[in-house]
Amino acid sequence: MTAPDLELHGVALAYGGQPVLAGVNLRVEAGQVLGVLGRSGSGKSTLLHVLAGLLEPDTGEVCLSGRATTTRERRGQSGFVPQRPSLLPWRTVLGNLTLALELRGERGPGARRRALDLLAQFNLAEAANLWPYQLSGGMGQRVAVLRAALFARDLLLLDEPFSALDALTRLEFQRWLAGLHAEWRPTVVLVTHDVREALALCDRVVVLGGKPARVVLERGNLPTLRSPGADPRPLEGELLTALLGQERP
Ligand SMILES: Nc1ncnc2c1ncn2[C@@H]1O[C@H](COP(=O)(O)OP(=O)(O)OP(=O)(O)O)[C@@H](O)[C@H]1O
Repeated sequence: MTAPDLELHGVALAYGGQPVLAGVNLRVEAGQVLGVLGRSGSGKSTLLHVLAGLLEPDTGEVCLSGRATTTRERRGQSGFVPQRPSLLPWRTVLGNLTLALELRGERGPGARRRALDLLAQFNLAEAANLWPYQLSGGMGQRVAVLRAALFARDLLLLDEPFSALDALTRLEFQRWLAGLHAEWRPTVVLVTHDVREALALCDRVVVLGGKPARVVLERGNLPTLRSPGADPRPLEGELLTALLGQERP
């Protein structure tokens, strides 16, 4: 598979009769990074679970490269990093990476080689034989992203990957992620509640708002870490206003 473009049409979902998503429409082009912003509890993780094929929407369509997909199909088509990524504590970093390949039916020296090459490519070669408890927060996140990418690297779904990191580690991890994106050009959906983080990494941003949530603001062609230039401050203000649900003066 190559990086797909992604479109959602009228995706709605309720938990036990309680509507959370109300007709969400959005799109992201192949190889671009979409930021999904929203306040806590607005339904960002729910939306990502729908994209990952872990939750079945009540109505609506999720299209990959122009084709409507079933929830089951989507399960194998994305690398998903949940909010609290759980590296298996009884496997080393290398073992955690090869797990993603085992799920794809790849085992043995070939799989091991691929995982080791990936670690080397993204500056984690020295971590191969460490146990998860020996990793810093930033390293753990990198390994979790690489594991997801080994499973399906053309569509990455990242749920608040920076939330547990301190400011400096966050910045390093952002740069690392931008480097990974420049290398493969996957389509990425990045959930965050941090406007600056979204502006640093995303080509396009949507803000979820309302109860149940829908897209209340959408902005494309953003200046990112990869294409610096324009002053992001006016946009930052606009996104914050949408997030807070206030009228613009
Ligand atoms: N499995 C579930 N059963 C019932 N309600 C749920 C379930 N998961 C989430 N919710 C509710 O759905 C709403 C949206 O939750 P969700 O986790 O998608 O929001 P979020 O925007 O990702 O929040 P946060 O930024 O705090 O992670 C919340 O009100 C939450 O309590």
